[in-house]
Amino acid sequence: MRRWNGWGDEQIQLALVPEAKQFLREVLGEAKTGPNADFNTAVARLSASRLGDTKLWTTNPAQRIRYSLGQSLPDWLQLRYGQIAQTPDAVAFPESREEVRAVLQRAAQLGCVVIPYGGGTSVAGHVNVQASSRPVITLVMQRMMQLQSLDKEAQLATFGAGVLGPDLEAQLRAHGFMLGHFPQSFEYSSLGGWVVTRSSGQQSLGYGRIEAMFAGGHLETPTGTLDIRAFPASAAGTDLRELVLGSEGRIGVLTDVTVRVQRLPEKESFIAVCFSDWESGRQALRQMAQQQMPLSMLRLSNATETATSLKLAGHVQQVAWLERYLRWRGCAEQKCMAIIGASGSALQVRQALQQAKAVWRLHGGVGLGTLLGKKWQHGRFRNVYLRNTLWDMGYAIDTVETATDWPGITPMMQAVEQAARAALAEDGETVHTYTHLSHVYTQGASVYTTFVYRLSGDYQTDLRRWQRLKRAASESITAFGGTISHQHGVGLDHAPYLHTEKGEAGLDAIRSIYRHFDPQDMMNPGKCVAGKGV
Ligand SMILES: Cc1cc2nc3c(=O)[nH]c(=O)nc-3n(C[C@H](O)[C@H](O)[C@H](O)COP(=O)(O)OP(=O)(O)OC[C@H]3O[C@@H](n4cnc5c(N)ncnc54)[C@H](O)[C@@H]3O)c2cc1C
Repeated sequence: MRRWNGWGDEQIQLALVPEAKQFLREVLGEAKTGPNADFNTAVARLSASRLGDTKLWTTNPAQRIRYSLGQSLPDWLQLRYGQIAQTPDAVAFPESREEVRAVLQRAAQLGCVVIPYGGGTSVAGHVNVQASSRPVITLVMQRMMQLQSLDKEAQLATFGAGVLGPDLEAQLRAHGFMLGHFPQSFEYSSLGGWVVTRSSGQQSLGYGRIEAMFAGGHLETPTGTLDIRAFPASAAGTDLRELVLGSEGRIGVLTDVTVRVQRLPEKESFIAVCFSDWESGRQALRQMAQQQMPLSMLRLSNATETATSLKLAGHVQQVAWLERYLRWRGCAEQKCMAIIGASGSALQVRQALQQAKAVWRLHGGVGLGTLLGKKWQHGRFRNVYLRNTLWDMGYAIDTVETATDWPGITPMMQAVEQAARAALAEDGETVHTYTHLSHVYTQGASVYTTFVYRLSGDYQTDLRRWQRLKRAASESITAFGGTISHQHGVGLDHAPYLHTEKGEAGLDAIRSIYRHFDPQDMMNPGKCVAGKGV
């Protein structure tokens, strides 16, 4: 069963070894156990729905709570403190395009707001209900998850947009195919959610971002249906896929998605490489990206992230041995770990890794083989459960992410980390910050920074602290010329910063697209572009 106020399956617990707990205490100070509100109490406190039950939706209080929020830190604060500000009045679980259309039509007649909901893994407030005089219906896509067609020759697959990552890959694997989109939220995020938030998977270097995979689809909008046909390429005017990518539920409901799929690779390999410092690692990754090596992934942790990961990994003896070995090879306190992935035939993988090796050696990298790479692969979706473990220990964890050009990466990283630390300094609280590059391009890379800090035990204090920290980090991102989001999208939390990259004319153009499809401003209002579509 999915946990109602945290990450993932209730049965999965990620325990930390005593040495890891001690490390956190030393860095952040002793903390009190984080609050953990009771589900039944939250249900009992729920105010009455403004809608009645119909065959299109339910007003069941438990469902209204379960589908009220996403996974951002302020969402967690609401859920864990039991301070849920707003819930939908009703939740719909359509099973077909026709049912989606029926919900939209009835919602329009009743003057309701509709919030499409994929997997609810948004970390930017995309699915949150805002106070409104209009009743709110959350439309959950998870029953629309079938593989509808697979053209093996054209390598195109069409799915119900609500399919979640593991189910999507399992349905393709049964036919010898894969998509290759692996965001860290893979277990619970949906295909439709990936498309409309412009998501990026961990192996985007090899398989592409979701933009490259999204070939076409079917959208139900308040003003009618929009079918986007899949072509290998087209010069026929404006590409309608661009209206859907990043639309964040504002123009309608994506019901079916056609994606470009791949044959399952013969081999998939991940290896770890250690650099003596950040600059050597950054230059090596830049060179590999700019030489367009056939790799599936390049990821580089800074020195603090490397040290933190080794401390939290457990396996104290093996890590001590590894650190002695790395010190002997010239990688000491400032060492930075990279993970390099390659997929394809055994020959392609060998050749790609050989090309990468020539570059990492040039920058003094120490190859550590596949063992650590396999550990990373094994833990790539399980590490998210650390959020639950840290919360229980009394620590909050949050992230921001951006992308910028190669020369701007290091100043950006330093500015964001420094801004976050300074944001809570006035409260005398330490923010443990660390960063990695996870998606690399010819021009630049994504910069992904994590913050860990103590919870206060008081909802309002924690909310204010998060607001201060988020604002400081976001302002640093925009001041240093980064995009406000490389992969998490805009939602509510990033909307105030969007004008810095789109400009007023750009925002007006986006609003007019919303207005075209949604003249009553009923689709997820307030998200992505602040201000009314109408
Ligand atoms: C622990 C964690 C790790 C993450 N890692 C990554 C990562 O590696 N890469 C990455 O890109 N993101 C990541 N994310 C963010 C999140 O998973 C992505 O934004 C994801 O694409 C959201 O998909 P979802 O199905 O959960 O969408 P939801 O959260 O349900 O919705 C997001 C937005 O999409 C809209 N929407 C959803 N489905 C539809 C539909 N069918 N039609 C119209 N609108 C729809 C919603 O209205 C909302 O505006 C992570 C999140 C968490 C919590």
